Amino acid sequence: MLKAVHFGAGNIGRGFIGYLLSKSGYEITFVDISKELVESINNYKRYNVIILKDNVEKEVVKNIKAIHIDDKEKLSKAILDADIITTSVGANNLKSIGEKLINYLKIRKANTDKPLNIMACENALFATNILKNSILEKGDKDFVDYVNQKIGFPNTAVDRIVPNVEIKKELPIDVAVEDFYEWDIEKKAIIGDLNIKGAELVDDLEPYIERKLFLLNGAHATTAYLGYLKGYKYIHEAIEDGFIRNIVSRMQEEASLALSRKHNIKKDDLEGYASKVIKRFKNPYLKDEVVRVGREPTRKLAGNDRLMMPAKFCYEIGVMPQFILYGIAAGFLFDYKEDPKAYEIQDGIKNFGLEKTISKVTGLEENNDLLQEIVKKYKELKETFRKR
Ligand SMILES: NC(=O)C1=CN([C@@H]2O[C@H](COP(=O)(O)OP(=O)(O)OC[C@H]3O[C@@H](n4cnc5c(N)ncnc54)[C@H](O)[C@@H]3O)[C@@H](O)[C@H]2O)C=CC1
Ligand SMILES: O=P(O)(O)OC[C@H]1O[C@](O)(CO)[C@@H](O)[C@@H]1O
Repeated sequence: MLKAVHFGAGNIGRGFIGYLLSKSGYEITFVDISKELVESINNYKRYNVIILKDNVEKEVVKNIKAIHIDDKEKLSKAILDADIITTSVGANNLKSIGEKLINYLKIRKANTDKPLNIMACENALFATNILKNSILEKGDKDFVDYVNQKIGFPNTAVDRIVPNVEIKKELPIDVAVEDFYEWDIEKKAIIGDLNIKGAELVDDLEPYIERKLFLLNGAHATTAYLGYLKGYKYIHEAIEDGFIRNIVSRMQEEASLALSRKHNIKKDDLEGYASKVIKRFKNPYLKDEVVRVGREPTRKLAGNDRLMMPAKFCYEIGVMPQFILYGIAAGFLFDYKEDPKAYEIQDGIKNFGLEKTISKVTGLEENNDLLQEIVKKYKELKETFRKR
């Protein structure tokens, strides 16, 4: 049986990566920092994936176990035996995972020359490269040669909405997901075969990952930030609001223009993709909270992420991306107190001023046209919706 080690047994780890690997015949060992989650997985040895739609479906994921990240002995054995290693721990945690992997890969080097593929399944551009670089950074020449020859590092784009919806569950580790999924994997970087049924191997990942990050995640963040501002709890409610819906659709049009110019993708294809995304946001069964989708705004509003990247591409081709900038401006008004990164932004605005904070988070110079436009829109949104 093929063996997978997956770091991060959370929503997407169980609801998508574990789900598809299990369907492809893999035995999965989850690795997590949560002792409770690890105990639960080892206790039940299976979980249900509940597919949220009109006629709810349930699929069982079996042949699973879990290891705590600090259990060196078990982790070493699991990594020695693995055919594939995947992660969904949050892009900010990849560097530390990479550093941890070094010693385990050295043990593997000494014991087997079986090929291995390692893939980071996070919402970030070329996340696997981050992981790969943190593994290679501290290695000597011998280790670097081994990694380059025996380990594949395909980048990926993973798309399935796995919310924190509260539904009736048979097991506490059951996970609820939308019906749709797409997993695009960089073909040229694979060593040997991946054997993942349902994943798509693509020659050039960049158009896929940018399409997903801008048209889905960017639109999602825009819906979340404007939804929060207007007092909605869920994404499916916010997207039905005419004002929000208009901004989201038009930001998708702006991002599509940039994508079609950059990658030569047909406008019709992008329009089809964008409208399917809106339909997915409308799924009332997901009960996806705006505060989950908007989480960690410092990451989402950064220069290399879902909103700033398409905004900069538009600007470079001579288009002022008015609607993408509304989403970004709304992000700076996201003052959800339970999100430390939202708090960090609000604290920055209070202590250093709006311009300086936008500049710090987005990487734009204070006199940049885009930054000035974000400031205008921030004030306009604040004046309109924070008067109450
Ligand atoms: N939920 C979703 O629909 C999707 C999420 N993603 C991406 O997947 C990643 C995870 O997201 P979710 O599953 O929603 O979050 P989550 O919070 O449900 O799961 C993350 C899991 O990783 C574990 N973790 C954190 N740091 C770790 C470490 N250093 N070592 C081992 N385990 C660690 C946490 O304990 C948790 O169980 C993020 O990068 C997200 O952007 C991508 C596509 C869809
Ligand atoms: O997982 P992140 O990057 O915090 O952002 C939430 C986003 O990820 C997803 O959970 C899945 O792509 C989307 O629902 C949402 O756009």
